Amino acid sequence: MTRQQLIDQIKQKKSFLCVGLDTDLDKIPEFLKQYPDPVFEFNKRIIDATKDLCVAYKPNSAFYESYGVKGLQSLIDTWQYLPKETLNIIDAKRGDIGNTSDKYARAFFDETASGMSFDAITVTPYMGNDSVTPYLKYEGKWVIILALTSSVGSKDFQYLNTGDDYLYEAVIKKANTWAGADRIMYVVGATKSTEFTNIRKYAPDNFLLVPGVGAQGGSLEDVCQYGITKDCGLLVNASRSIIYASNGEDFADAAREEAKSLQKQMAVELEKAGII
Ligand SMILES: O=c1ccn([C@@H]2O[C@H](COP(=O)(O)O)[C@@H](O)[C@H]2O)c(=O)[nH]1
Repeated sequence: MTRQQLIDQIKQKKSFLCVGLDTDLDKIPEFLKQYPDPVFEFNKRIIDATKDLCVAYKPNSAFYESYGVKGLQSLIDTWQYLPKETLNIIDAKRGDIGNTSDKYARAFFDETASGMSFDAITVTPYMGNDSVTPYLKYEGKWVIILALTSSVGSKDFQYLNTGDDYLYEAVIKKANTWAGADRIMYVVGATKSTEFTNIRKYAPDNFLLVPGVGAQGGSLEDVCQYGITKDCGLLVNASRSIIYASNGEDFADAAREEAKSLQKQMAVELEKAGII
């Protein structure tokens, strides 16, 4: 998906919501367990209930890998079911030497090899250039680099002073030399909303994938106040607060309500910024 297609979709849906598919067998409604693949059945119903309200989906690979072969099949089936118009992100947070990254890129981007071809992948920048650039060889695919995460532990390394910059600032500056804002996004946690002004100094045009609203307590309003750009430039993710809004038979309707409420707030923010 191109940057322009993403922007057009945001304007059309009046939304920059990313629905996180962190599907946990221990948390899904009991009645789904009668289906051959309860995880896929759950995802299917969540996707059907939310696809007109969001512009992206983000399965977190840990939730699938933790079920072995069966989990991988659920992930492949989920990818096949995802709408073609949404930006489909695999939250895998990979990072390794070049030839290994080649294999990760093949696993998540090459449908003929693995059965999956996500539009974007999250990667960790710690190992530098050769760990990230293999993903960029796949034309039209996005790399989403962890910059300033929503986690409490973000302070352990990301705020280390490298001389002129915090480490997270140095990461953004360096990664900007690998590709432009049409191929690279950054992860910035909603729990770090006051840092968005600073981040926009280094990444004025890049889309930011923003996890941390909902279950982690980040504020959508604050993220927009400091982070929105003329093209929106934000994909705000919510996982648990949407997909586990209810664990009864009404779970998909409850997920829709939760997604609708976020989408409505997003429409207000897009109007405030003059984007729609
Ligand atoms: O800094 C980060 C990077 C990634 N995540 C991931 O996003 C979702 C958040 O889920 P919620 O249930 O909405 O809290 C999850 O997949 C995390 O692994 C993050 O939270 N923070």
